[in-house]
Amino acid sequence: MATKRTPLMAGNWKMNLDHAEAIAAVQKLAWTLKDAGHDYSAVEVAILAPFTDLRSVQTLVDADKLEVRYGAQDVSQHESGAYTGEVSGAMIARLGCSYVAVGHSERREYHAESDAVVNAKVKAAFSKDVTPILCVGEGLDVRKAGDQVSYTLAQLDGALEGVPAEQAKSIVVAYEPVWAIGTGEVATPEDAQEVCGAVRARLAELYDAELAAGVRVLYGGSVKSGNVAEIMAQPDVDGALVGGASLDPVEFAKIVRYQSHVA
Ligand SMILES: O=C[C@H](O)COP(=O)(O)O
Repeated sequence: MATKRTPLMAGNWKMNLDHAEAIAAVQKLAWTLKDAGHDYSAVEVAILAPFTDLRSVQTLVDADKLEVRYGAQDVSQHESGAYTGEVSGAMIARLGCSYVAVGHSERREYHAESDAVVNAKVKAAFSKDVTPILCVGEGLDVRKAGDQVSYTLAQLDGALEGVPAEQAKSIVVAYEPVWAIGTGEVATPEDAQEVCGAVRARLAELYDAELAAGVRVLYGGSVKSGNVAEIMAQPDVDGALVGGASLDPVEFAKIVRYQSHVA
């Protein structure tokens, strides 16, 4: 199906860069991309920053009319109330967040987030018109057993339970094999394609082929400027969720500019 999907390069800063460092990093990223003549309509750019950075990033992006988008790394499944330490969908929407990562493997592992919690967070984001970047992917044991597709699709099914097509059509799915995150162990382009293609096929089963053809499926796990182009050459990979390499704005700009390698 000839649906055009605009690639998305999203930098997940994780627990790095305070609000002052965030301002410098976003400025440097925007200037580097401007100098390279980057066309944001050809490749969309977003950063996912710590909660404490978001107001500063919003102010900068608004004041300088930057085309860089931004988002949060997590959202509460609850609307509001007595949930100490949580941040609601309404709060991040008010800060102009376009995106929020949901179900990142580090949240699933260190905060015991189940598929049911991830599902509630997907719904919480959509209810405030913030686009979830739904993270799925298998650990090393599952990969060694050859069960990566069924494992990842079960996470996808759980996350989308009860999510209507009019919302699901704008979700972003990030396939991140846990064994490739922060390890330097990048999946081969064929590994990425196998699961990203299976994710799209499942979306067609859960909804329909047109919806599946329009959803962006990203790959994440040790993406760098030196390996991004071959991953992006895969038919079902529509971008990358970049961790460590997104902390360096010049390197991240090179990843964004994977088609030219001139950043
Ligand atoms: O969200 C990003 C992923 O966890 C990838 O992180 P990484 O690029 O440092 O391997």
